[in-house]
Amino acid sequence: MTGASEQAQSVQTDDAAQHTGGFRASFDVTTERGGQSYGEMVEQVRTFMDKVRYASPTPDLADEVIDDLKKLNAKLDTMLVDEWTSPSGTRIDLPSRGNITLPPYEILDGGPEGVEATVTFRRFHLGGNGVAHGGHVAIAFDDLGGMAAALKLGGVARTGYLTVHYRSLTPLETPLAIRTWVERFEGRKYFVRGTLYDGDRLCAEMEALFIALKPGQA
Ligand SMILES: CCCCC/C=C\C/C=C\C/C=C\C/C=C\CCCC(=O)SCCNC(=O)CCNC(=O)[C@H](O)C(C)(C)COP(=O)(O)OP(=O)(O)OC[C@H]1O[C@@H](n2cnc3c(N)ncnc32)[C@H](O)[C@@H]1OP(=O)(O)O
Repeated sequence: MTGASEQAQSVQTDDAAQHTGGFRASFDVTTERGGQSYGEMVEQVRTFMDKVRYASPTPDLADEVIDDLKKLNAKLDTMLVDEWTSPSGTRIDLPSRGNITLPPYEILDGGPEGVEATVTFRRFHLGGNGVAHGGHVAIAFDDLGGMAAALKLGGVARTGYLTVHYRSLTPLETPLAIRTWVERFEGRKYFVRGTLYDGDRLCAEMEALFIALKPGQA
């Protein structure tokens, strides 16, 4: 494992281009950043969050966990890099490109015709009564809808609006089929649709507007 400064140096960046055109002027795809254990580190944190969601610790155990977490936070404090050079969101070899804030999905196919993926909502994505929180469903649609728009336009887009129609309950810990595609576009406006299925059962549908950013636009 290399230190933060070595890692930052190993990533090719262009300061002039980095901050033009929204999230990133050119979307970085990497498989190296953060090293070979980065995905497993993220997965362990997800597992921890699953357990936190359902744990009812004694005060003593909570204090013990707090101490352990403080140590872990201090470790990561020695390795912080900026948004543009962190592995999160760029690691195309990992679920959700290594972005821990997203429900973990795996891309099966992606291109101008759309994106097909498998998403698995975790125990910590619980809304109530054992099924997923609707907001987490919307996050999955937002990211994969944004990806469909990006792959169609060959650039970066921001969400103008996003509507989710919740058709039936969305289970946790079950690989679900999620699909997003650009239905039509008018100038910078990309109208994106999406579906989420548990087997043959439709859980949710999405309709969204993604707006292509102009050069230099944040
Ligand atoms: C297969 C392996 C693939 C590997 C990976 C490879 C590539 C991946 C590439 C990409 C990355 C992947 C995933 C994507 C990641 C993330 C997606 C999430 C995106 C977000 O989560 S992003 C956060 C939420 N988002 C905002 O934070 C937006 C706040 N907002 C603004 O920043 C401005 O609002 C802006 C810039 C959007 C527009 O501003 P502006 O000034 O440039 O343009 P303007 O206002 O003129 O709008 C132009 C035309 O859109 C119409 N319009 C605008 N808004 C509308 C609305 N709400 N409803 C209906 N129409 C609307 C106007 O009416 C006009 O229409 P017309 O031209 O017809 O008059």
